[in-house]
Amino acid sequence: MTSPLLRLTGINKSFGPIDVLHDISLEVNRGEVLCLLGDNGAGKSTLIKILSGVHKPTSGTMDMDSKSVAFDSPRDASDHGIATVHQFGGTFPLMSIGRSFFVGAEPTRRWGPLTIYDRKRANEIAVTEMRQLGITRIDDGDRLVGGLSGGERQALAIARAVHFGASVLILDEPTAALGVKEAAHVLRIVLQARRKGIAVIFITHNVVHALTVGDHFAVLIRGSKAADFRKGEKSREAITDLMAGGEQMAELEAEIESFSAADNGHAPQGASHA
Ligand SMILES: Nc1ncnc2c1ncn2[C@@H]1O[C@H](COP(=O)(O)OP(=O)(O)OP(=O)(O)O)[C@@H](O)[C@H]1O
Repeated sequence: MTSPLLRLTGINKSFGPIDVLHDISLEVNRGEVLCLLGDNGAGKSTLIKILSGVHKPTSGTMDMDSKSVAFDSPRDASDHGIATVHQFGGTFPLMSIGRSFFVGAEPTRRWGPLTIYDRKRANEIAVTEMRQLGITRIDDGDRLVGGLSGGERQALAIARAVHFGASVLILDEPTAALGVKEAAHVLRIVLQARRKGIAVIFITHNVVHALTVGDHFAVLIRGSKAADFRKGEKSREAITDLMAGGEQMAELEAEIESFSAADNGHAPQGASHA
């Protein structure tokens, strides 16, 4: 059995007196999607900030390919092949697709004595990489990122990470702001990244989206890992309950129903529903 690409062991994180993460151990494998689930405030963002070099853990270790790593900065994590894509793609609305794809690493060409940005090449590569992820509607790399749909922006950011050789792709709520069709498209792109052998860490509140693409699931509750299981080992209902912090969804639903019933009982007499 091959060793995991990324392994976290006993990660703790405190901000001054506030303990946010407690003893988190996780393994992330190549060509797999690990879904990181948890309610608001569970510690998901803190954990991905540790993985992406924004925060240092207070204690615990990380290794990649069985070699110990410690990231001093996001740049350092990125140099180790860890790419993070945020909810809105993290791209620049007023930049062209080609520019945004290469920002900081633009291809150049000679023009007389000068070295200038090679716009044509940047556009071609960006459009081709997006096409490889199934975005076929975009054929003009000069288009502004601001004119792309939410799903297309995610695709652009993921295509960029793939192009620059990410081995771990962290997607922070990539489908949260999208409609059903666009979310489906982004989920397909996640599966394509997985097929390329990339280890994907998919952060979401949406159990259906997680179950659609996940191979492996970890649930955080109040900073601790409450569950760690593989596809098929738990039902959707059990996962939803876990994500609600262990509270039974049925209990919550019953509470909401009785609240609505009480509310209806107070509806004004003779109110018309025409
Ligand atoms: N810099 C910080 N200083 C103090 N507390 C922090 C800091 N960053 C996060 N926290 C606390 O850590 C806890 C976990 O926050 P985090 O943002 O990681 O949760 P999350 O699971 O990503 O939530 P959400 O889904 O709402 O984004 C919260 O109680 C938050 O207030």
